[in-house]
Amino acid sequence: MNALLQADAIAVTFGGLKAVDGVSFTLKAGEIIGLIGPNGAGKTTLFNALVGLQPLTSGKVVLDGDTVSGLKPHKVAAKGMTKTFQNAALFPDMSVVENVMTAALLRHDLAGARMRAEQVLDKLGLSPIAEADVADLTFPQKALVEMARALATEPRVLLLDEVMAALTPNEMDEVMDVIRALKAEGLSFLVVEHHMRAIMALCDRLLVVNFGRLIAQGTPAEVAANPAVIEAYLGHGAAGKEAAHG
Ligand SMILES: Nc1ncnc2c1ncn2[C@@H]1O[C@H](COP(=O)(O)OP(=O)(O)OP(=O)(O)O)[C@@H](O)[C@H]1O
Repeated sequence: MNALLQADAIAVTFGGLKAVDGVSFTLKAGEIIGLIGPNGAGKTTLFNALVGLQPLTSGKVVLDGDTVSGLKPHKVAAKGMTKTFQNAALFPDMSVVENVMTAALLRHDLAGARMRAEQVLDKLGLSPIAEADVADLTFPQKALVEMARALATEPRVLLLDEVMAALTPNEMDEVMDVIRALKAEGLSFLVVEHHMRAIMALCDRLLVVNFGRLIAQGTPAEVAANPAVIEAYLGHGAAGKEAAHG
């Protein structure tokens, strides 16, 4: 199957620092790829580069045959790729449905955006809290509303940035079930997540970055057995970070 997303030698430098250093990979329709690596490895910068929040120093991003690198984030979203934001950066003074509507306005007028937002909330089981203030939500509800907001832009590729950060294991299982259901409908995901249990359970493939470079890729089992990964990542603080979040 052809790649839906192709990242071709992406580089982002900040002054002399190569935050992302020539990363290439492909993502197929219906695939979930996990992006892992130690703190400061370049995961957030790579995510931001893919969706147009961070200009590339060099390289190219191609989404379903169209070059999207160089486009503003809303143009990349209109082409079908967007990301969630860490810590569910929702608008605190708006209701759940209004938060989701802000994203649906990318493709719809106000009335259409409300319909789209209601559809997405229904799909994620959030209709009962559509009119709730976001300030009153639980952590898993916030995670799902953040996903709903991204889904309201009708992406084909969704980048999930630590959506499970504050969740208990049971809550993580609920969110993973939602992600799997969306995958079954053909949506593709790139996932940054510090919970290794979630990464291992959810992802078809993993990309491992360290110092901005792709140091390994493969199935979760292959990556977990890769000595370079164990040295770079699992050997240096991953267990501690997992415990700190879990
Ligand atoms: N705007 C910026 N200006 C300068 N340096 C930056 C900027 N953003 C990130 N960096 C640096 O780029 C490198 C990669 O950072 P990035 O946040 O992408 O890593 P990360 O893998 O997402 O880390 P974490 O797991 O801690 O979120 C780090 O050395 C960071 O300090």
